[in-house]
Amino acid sequence: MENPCANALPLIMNSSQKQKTVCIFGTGDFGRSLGWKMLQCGYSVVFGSRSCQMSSLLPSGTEVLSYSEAARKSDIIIIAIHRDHYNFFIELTEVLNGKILVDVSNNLKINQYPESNAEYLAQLLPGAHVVKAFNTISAWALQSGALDASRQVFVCGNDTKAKQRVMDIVRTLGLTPLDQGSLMAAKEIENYPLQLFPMWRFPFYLSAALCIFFFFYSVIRDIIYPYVNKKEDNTFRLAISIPNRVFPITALVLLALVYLPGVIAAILQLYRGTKYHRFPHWLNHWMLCRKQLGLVALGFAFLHVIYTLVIPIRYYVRWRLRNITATQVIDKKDDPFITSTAWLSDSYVSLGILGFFLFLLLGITSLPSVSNMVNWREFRFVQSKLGYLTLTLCTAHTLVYGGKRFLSPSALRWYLPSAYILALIIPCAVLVIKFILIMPCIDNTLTRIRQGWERNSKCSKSALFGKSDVSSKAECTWASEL
Ligand SMILES: Cc1cc2nc3c(=O)[nH]c(=O)nc-3n(C[C@H](O)[C@H](O)[C@H](O)COP(=O)(O)OP(=O)(O)OC[C@H]3O[C@@H](n4cnc5c(N)ncnc54)[C@H](O)[C@@H]3O)c2cc1C
Ligand SMILES: NC(=O)C1=CN([C@@H]2O[C@H](COP(=O)(O)OP(=O)(O)OC[C@H]3O[C@@H](n4cnc5c(N)ncnc54)[C@H](OP(=O)(O)O)[C@@H]3O)[C@@H](O)[C@H]2O)C=CC1
Ligand code: HEM
Ligand SMILES: [Fe+3]
Repeated sequence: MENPCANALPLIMNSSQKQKTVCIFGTGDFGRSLGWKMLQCGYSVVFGSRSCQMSSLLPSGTEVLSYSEAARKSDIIIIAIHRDHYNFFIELTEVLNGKILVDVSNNLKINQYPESNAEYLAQLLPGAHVVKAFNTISAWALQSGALDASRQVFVCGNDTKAKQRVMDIVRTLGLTPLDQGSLMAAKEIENYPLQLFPMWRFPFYLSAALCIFFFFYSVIRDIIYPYVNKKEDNTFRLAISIPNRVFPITALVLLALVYLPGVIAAILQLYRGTKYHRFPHWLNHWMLCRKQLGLVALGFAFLHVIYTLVIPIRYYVRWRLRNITATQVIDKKDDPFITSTAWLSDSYVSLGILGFFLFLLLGITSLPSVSNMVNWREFRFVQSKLGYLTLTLCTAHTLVYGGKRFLSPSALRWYLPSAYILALIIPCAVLVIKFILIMPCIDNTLTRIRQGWERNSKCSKSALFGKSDVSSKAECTWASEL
């Protein structure tokens, strides 16, 4: 629900309306913005500053006092000061004892200090209750009223009451507090604003690498080869033909790479005979960014569909059709209708359309508003089962597109096969391995492993002891490793 304080209340309120006094240390950008927002939402604000002069930049209706005087006015103090300057708090130990200190600070680099800023503050002032909050909200977003970025405020702290009080303030400001637990979570919260799309980096680099590879591959086959052999200038293909080769191929390979880590994980689990061994880091990371890989793949598939829609209006296509027709008229020879070709042509387009439809469905179910409406089983059904169906349809679309010229030696140019044949390697491999994995004998073993059964484990003894819970099995696995 929108907070009623949002944006348009007068800055000066009559004293009966005023909520509690909040003290803000530091009259810098963040301190001022937060002070302005708090004043708007009915709080009385006192600034603690090195110089007690009221500046025109500060919101009217606030007070500026020395740090120690300001601290005496409120039991909640927001520390809007950079960590490097925290050491002067030692002089204020007495006055800050028992107060709730809200650390809003961020660093310049991930893991810049061994401990989080909030933990450092708590070490400096063991008598205070330190709560981490607000660091993911920017001064600009607070000032701009309607927030541009996230409204979520991550809050953590060791003292539950102190944390609750800070969360109440967050709510009053029209923001959403998210309790992240104890102060141990502060390090992670401080790293959030320093991250730039961490889960998108791998999909981004991978798709860029695939695009570059298939672009040059297609340039060699479709532009350089005809030029060298027949002196044909095919450079116009750079505009539509080559993108409409590179984009669908990238989409197909990326889609297969969404499902490849799942089969690798299954093979590893079968090989190890247990699920209680960690997957290697690279596999874990890969599994975690499958959603982003899938969405990038969907983006490329979208481009392919749009490029395909314009094929009939292309000059080159219209010219070729006219020419073929004219040649047939001159030669007085018509082209026989080949039913099998019609079948192949219609089938590959139809498979593409169905594949694209399911691809879109996967994309829609990944929207938080939709995924929140389905339960875990329904979500996995769509993502896993329909996901494999999407991969099968898109692979079949490409295989049937190859049709009769698939693997024909005449398609080779400088011994290089068509790009779509290379693109089919990973999808076909994933589908074949998946097909093997769902064979009943293998699937049963895999299902048992996922339910906690272990091959070659002393844990079978656990049955003798009546211990069948997961933790006892996990302990056994670790024990057998020692
Ligand atoms: C457009 C698009 C959008 C997508 N959006 C999302 C999204 O929003 N969220 C998302 O997560 N993915 C998303 N994906 C990625 C993908 O669809 C899912 O990750 C999908 O669940 C993968 O299915 P899977 O069968 O390969 O893997 P999973 O069903 O995750 O299984 C993979 C492996 O995990 C292990 N495993 C599974 N279950 C268990 C168990 N009970 N115990 C132990 N190990 C187990 C096994 O080793 C298994 O082989 C999206 C993909 C696309 C194309
Ligand atoms: N700006 C933003 O968008 C965001 C900032 N933050 C965090 O808020 C804190 C403040 O940031 P911001 O307001 O941008 O920084 P500024 O540099 O604008 O302000 C810092 C303030 O700290 C006070 N201060 C106290 N001691 C010293 C000292 N020795 N030297 C210099 N200044 C001192 C000063 O206030 P005075 O002169 O009154 O004493 C100064 O104005 C930081 O920890 C930052 O990481 C968090 C989220 C977003
Ligand atoms: C509405 C849906 C779709 C339609 C109408 C469609 C149509 C087409 C057409 C007409 C071609 C031939 C292009 C040409 O001759 O240059 C083609 C090729 C191809 N399509 Fe699709 N397609 C669709 C969806 C998809 C999807 C979802 C994928 C995979 C993710 C895909 C992958 C491919 C691939 C890999 C090729 C071969 C590219 C090449 O080497 O030239 N298509 N598609
Ligand atoms: Fe990593």
